[in-house]
Amino acid sequence: MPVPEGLRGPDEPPHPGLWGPLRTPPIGCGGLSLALELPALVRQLRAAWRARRGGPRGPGGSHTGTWGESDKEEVEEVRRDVEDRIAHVEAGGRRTSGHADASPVERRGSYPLIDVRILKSKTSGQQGEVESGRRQMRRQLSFQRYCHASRLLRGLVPRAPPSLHLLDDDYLGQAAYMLSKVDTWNFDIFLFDRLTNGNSLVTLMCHLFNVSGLVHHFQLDMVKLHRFLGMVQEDYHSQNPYHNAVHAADVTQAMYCYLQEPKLSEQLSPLDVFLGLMAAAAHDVDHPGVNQPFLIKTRHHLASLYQNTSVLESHHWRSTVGMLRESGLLSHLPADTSQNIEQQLGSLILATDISRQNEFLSTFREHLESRDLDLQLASHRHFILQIALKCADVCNPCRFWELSKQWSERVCEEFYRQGDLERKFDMEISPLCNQQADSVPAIQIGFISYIVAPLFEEWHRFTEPSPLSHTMMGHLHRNQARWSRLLRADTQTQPRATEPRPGGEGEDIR
Ligand SMILES: Nc1ncnc2c1ncn2[C@@H]1O[C@@H]2COP(=O)(O)O[C@H]2[C@H]1O
Ligand SMILES: [Zn+2]
Repeated sequence: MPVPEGLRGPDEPPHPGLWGPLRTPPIGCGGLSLALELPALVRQLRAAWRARRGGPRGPGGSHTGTWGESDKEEVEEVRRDVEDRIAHVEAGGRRTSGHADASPVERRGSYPLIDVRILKSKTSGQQGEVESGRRQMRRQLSFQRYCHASRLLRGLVPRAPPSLHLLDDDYLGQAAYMLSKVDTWNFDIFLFDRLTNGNSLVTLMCHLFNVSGLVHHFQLDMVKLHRFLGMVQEDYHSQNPYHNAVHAADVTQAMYCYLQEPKLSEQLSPLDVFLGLMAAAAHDVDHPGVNQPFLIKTRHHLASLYQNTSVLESHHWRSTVGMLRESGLLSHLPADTSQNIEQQLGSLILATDISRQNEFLSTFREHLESRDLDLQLASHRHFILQIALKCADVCNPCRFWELSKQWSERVCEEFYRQGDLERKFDMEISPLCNQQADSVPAIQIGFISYIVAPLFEEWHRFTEPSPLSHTMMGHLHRNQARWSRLLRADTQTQPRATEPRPGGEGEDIR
């Protein structure tokens, strides 16, 4: 394969070749009907896996479902790997990355679960963290899971339960149909997640990487890509009501829509598309379901690791880098190229820190007012990717009411859970986290007015004339009006803790 010479300087225009315009995807996704495309993807994964193992095994290349010598060897290999990883965690160390940069490369799923036993006992500190890390590592890298993953990729899917398939056959057609409309704004990610048996992020990303020609363009190994995406998806916490893999898939789908904006799509290089989708998919990975102030006040070690600044975003980024290196997805690229990709991913993910909203918004406004954005410049395209990712991250109030309302309820539920934890441990309850004082409609109106509307007004100005932006602004205003009506109804019928209530002060109204 052609080896890239490294990334262009920030201001060089895109040129053909590895970083040049996208070429037609090799497996002909565009030509195949989408109903055929997903099975093709699975076949592609299996073929890639077999090729790596030296061609098909068994008579006629078909798998018999029984375990041969090479299966045993592989299991032994996996067992050694798992033992090695557990021993490493038990030694309290981290794997050396082999890379020269000084930033920490975080192990997967190693820290952020908030272990209430650590909060309870001030003395348990270090030991508690090592214990919790060890437990999680055992869970995440369990022998069984690795065996299953490797069998699944080779097509040796256990007979029962059949639902372990990446895509259950019954739902394949419906999921494929949905993917044929992946660039439309009314894409229902909750439905897609159900149809894909909880694999929305992996399925969506594999599809987008194929249809965007990225697999071909960057000569990506499908097995490694699938392994990387599987790690990312799994490291989102499914128990979080909001910050889970479905939110990541939702942001990725929105990002894909923004990358299709006529103003952008013709200017973007394959690398831009790669970075935009990757950053969207991984931007909240391993989110603990509590915010940065909570991590700081509970003296979580991530807060000290990142010096109380963009703590979560830094963790999402460094975890992503860890998974990229562990999967070897970019290992065929020259070191300076993969390092550049890692850095750019960092710059995109760190831009999602909501406390930096005004900084980005005023720069965006200045550019729009002086009309000096030149998308031939890589640095300007990067800035627009940052803005697009920020928009995708907070776009839920711009979705149809039925989808938008679900996100609103989920994010508030996550806030309230943090508030409950704070109340339980006699900490001050964080803003927006007190279910007794902060209603869902009130939180939504504040969020829309101060964060979402100002950002999307500028995005609308930038993308104009854009039917998508027009649609999004319509939903945003209608949803805002609907929350206002609900707030009025709410305050008339349900007095909250901040208001004097009949029956005395400080009463729990839940
Ligand atoms: N509908 C919403 N209501 C209130 N806050 C939100 C909503 N959607 C997103 N957010 C917040 O905006 C933040 C954007 O970055 P995160 O996804 O890390 O976390 C998100 C939430 O804290
Ligand atoms: Zn997010």
